Amino acid sequence: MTNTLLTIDNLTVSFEKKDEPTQEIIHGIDLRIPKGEIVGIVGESGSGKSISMKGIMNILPENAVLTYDEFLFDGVPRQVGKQDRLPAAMIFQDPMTALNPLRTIGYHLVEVVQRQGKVSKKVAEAAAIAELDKVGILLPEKRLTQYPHELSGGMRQRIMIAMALLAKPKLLIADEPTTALDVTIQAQILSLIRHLQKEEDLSVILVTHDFGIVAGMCQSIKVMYDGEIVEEGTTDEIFYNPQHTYTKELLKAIPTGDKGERLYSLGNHHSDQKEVAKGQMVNLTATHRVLRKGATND
Ligand SMILES: Nc1ncnc2c1ncn2[C@@H]1O[C@H](COP(=O)(O)OP(=O)(O)OP(=O)(O)O)[C@@H](O)[C@H]1O
Repeated sequence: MTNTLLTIDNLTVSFEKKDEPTQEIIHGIDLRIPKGEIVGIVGESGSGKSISMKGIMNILPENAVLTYDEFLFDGVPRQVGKQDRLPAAMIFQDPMTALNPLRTIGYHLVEVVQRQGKVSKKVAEAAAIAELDKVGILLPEKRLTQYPHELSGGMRQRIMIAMALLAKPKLLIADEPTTALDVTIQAQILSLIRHLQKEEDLSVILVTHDFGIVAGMCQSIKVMYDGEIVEEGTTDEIFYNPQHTYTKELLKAIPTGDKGERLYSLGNHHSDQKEVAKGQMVNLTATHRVLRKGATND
């Protein structure tokens, strides 16, 4: 039995634009996500973290074109464009975008349960209440009757996590799940994700621009830059022995204040660095890989 939940080779995403040449955004990334681990994906805004995750989930915008050579989920191959749902769920920075403001919390949760199989509304509500309890929502019965705007940002994110888990995923993709929250609530949500990952033996991909968060949460890290993975390794390898220039720059840019300020942008040098970014991943250890050009030991 393999220890890898998700294997993707050479994933690309391009956008077709009216009257403009097609633009490739993700330039052929390879991903291995182990079972039962939290993997961090870091990179500055615009590096392609969200788009590659949406590619995995098959929820890209209509003008996007997704390709890959191989896509194996828990040993099962998947063809490009296949519509059936993966046992995977994604949560986003802003839960409001995923919640219908005109529908109650109960409506959202019951819908997810009933998508899994034919059950009565009563049974689905009981499952929803149990899940809300699991994610630390007090008075779950009352919450079912409330609307998204009646809850705080932290509560809404807990609701999103409950919705995600009701879909019985093996993989949870959390895309900047705490960026919009204040620091105390941020810590609570991260601790909840860590707890649930262990409890449910999930694989988690945690997408963030914040190296501080990955340090405390993740066993391994992938660094994205301009649509490519430029370095990957265990958290220790990336923190204590970074090899790619970009990883080093990101580490230098870790904010020192305790308020989760954003990493500063590394400037608009994407096109100058295109040459740097082209290259081959080389193995430094069994777990540490770096894109050859741009590595300081070249
Ligand atoms: N619908 C779209 N059409 C065309 N280009 C897009 C579209 N959506 C995203 N892009 C482009 O894809 C690139 C990667 O975006 P993506 O959202 O994946 O970045 P990110 O690393 O997740 O950053 P952020 O942290 O800001 O979300 C960006 O340059 C963006 O302009």
